[in-house]
Amino acid sequence: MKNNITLIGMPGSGKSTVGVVLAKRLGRRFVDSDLVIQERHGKLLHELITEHGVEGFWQIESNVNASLNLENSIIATGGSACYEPEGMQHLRDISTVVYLKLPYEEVEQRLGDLNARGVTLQPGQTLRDLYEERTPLYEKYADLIIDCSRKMLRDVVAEIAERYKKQP
Ligand SMILES: Nc1ncnc2c1ncn2[C@@H]1O[C@H](COP(=O)(O)OP(=O)(O)OP(=O)(O)O)[C@@H](O)[C@H]1O
Ligand SMILES: O=C(O)C1=C[C@@H](O)[C@@H](O)[C@H](O)C1
Ligand SMILES: [Mg+2]
Repeated sequence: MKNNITLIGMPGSGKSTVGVVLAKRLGRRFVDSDLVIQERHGKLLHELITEHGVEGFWQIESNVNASLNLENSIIATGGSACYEPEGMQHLRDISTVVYLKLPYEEVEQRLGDLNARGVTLQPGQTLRDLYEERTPLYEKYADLIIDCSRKMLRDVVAEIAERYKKQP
């Protein structure tokens, strides 16, 4: 079994919130690739998106994900990681990839201002469009899919830990 776990899913699905609690529970290190991007570039995510554009940001994100050299870690990715095959392939090589699946209505409820949050929307694209575009990508890359709908944080963490251990 690979000794890292990578969390993927929509913004607001809980990758960062769940990831840190999961890391504590399993005695692992917690790494948030959004924070690694910010540290490496010395800028905030929304500044990088403004400066490089949406696709330029995805490339930056891919480079960071492809460079992660980790053991015994829980990795929370950014919501747009699914667009970058190179970064995703590396994450699949080094970790079990877990998709935190949440219905559209719950994603919408959890997110506030999309621009302030730095969601990489293309011009004219709605959150619903984004959800529909990304869902098949998250499913394609996932080793495990966790239905997070209406579940408490601790129940999501427990389910990931249990299903991770049961893998062949
Ligand atoms: N059951 C739950 N599990 C996880 N998060 C929850 C839950 N209920 C509400 N939340 C809230 O949903 C939000 C999840 O945000 P979080 O930043 O963890 O998402 P993310 O997947 O890391 O997003 P991003 O892709 O933008 O980094 C938080 O505000 C958290 O408090
Ligand atoms: O869903 C997205 O498009 C993003 C989510 C964040 O985690 C960041 O990775 C970035 O702001 C883009
Ligand atoms: Mg996050």
